[in-house]
Amino acid sequence: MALDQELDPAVAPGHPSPATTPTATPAIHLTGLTKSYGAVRAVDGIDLRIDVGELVAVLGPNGAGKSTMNELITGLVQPDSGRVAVFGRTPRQAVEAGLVGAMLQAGALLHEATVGELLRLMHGLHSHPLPVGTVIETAGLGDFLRTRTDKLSGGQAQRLRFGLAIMADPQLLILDEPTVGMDVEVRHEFWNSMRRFAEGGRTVLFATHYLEEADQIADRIVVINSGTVVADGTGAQIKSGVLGRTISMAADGVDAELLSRLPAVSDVEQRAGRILIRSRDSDATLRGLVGDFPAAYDIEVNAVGLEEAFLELTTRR
Ligand SMILES: Nc1ncnc2c1ncn2[C@@H]1O[C@H](COP(=O)(O)OP(=O)(O)OP(=O)(O)O)[C@@H](O)[C@H]1O
Repeated sequence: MALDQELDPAVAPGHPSPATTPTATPAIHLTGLTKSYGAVRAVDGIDLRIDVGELVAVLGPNGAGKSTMNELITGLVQPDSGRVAVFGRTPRQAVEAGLVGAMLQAGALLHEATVGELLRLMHGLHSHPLPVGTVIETAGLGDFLRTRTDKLSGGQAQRLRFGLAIMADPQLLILDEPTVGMDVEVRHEFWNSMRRFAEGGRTVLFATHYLEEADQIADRIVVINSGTVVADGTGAQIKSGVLGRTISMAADGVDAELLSRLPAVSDVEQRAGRILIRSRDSDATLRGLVGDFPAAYDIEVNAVGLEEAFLELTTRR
């Protein structure tokens, strides 16, 4: 790892507020990043730039390299090659400046302490922490402050980890599968809390297996497979970029065989009285369809589901 990385001169030392953080310096900048464990290339050449204020989901199957990438960004693991810059600094500098809060997988919680005691203890360790009351309110910890940390449910423990991650009032929040163990309602509350915290220009990067969650919460989705970025864009861009769109119409009145000759068509299928055309460019296909097949009727254009797009992306290699 480039521990000799230069401090970006645009970033003043200390703890910049969202308003003063220079937007020209990305929150996270990964260049040619690699990390292997024996023969396993956990991170295999990642280039990624995340700007200040972005809310980004990292999506990928088990073993894709999400956690390793998070550990590289937080400086817990050193890369074999490549560079990590966090607000223009090394991960260690950024963490020491209180710019980074992380909620990593199964982070240990001090046993024998209650939630309230642990919060007060951690509060004392930071130089510019949020008030404990704000952390309790933001993370929704008020109902179990007197509970010992080893007696918490999975979802409660995750909320406590979230509270501890925001305690230092970080500008960048890294969340590794934060909603594991939460039921639907708690998950919903969690994302609302996270959104409130992210307001005002903070940057959030979260890893998840939940496609719907990535699509609903994030502005941008980065799909990782076998240690590399295989797609990067909004949910809609990823869906249309992978499989295009589906155009369907009533099956009578058109010759399905001829439809495959239309521009950008990748597949034609007949199902339940309708013809389905899979297209890489639905506008081009639609123009050809309307021009060459005036008898076509009841035409619908649909985007593919994120699930389908994700499977296509992560089973290619
Ligand atoms: N400390 C380690 N020692 C050995 N191998 C590791 C270590 N950490 C990760 N790996 C391996 O690196 C690869 C990527 O793992 P990583 O945990 O980063 O993936 P992930 O996308 O976070 O997976 P999951 O969704 O299951 O948490 C896997 O093959 C994993 O077994």
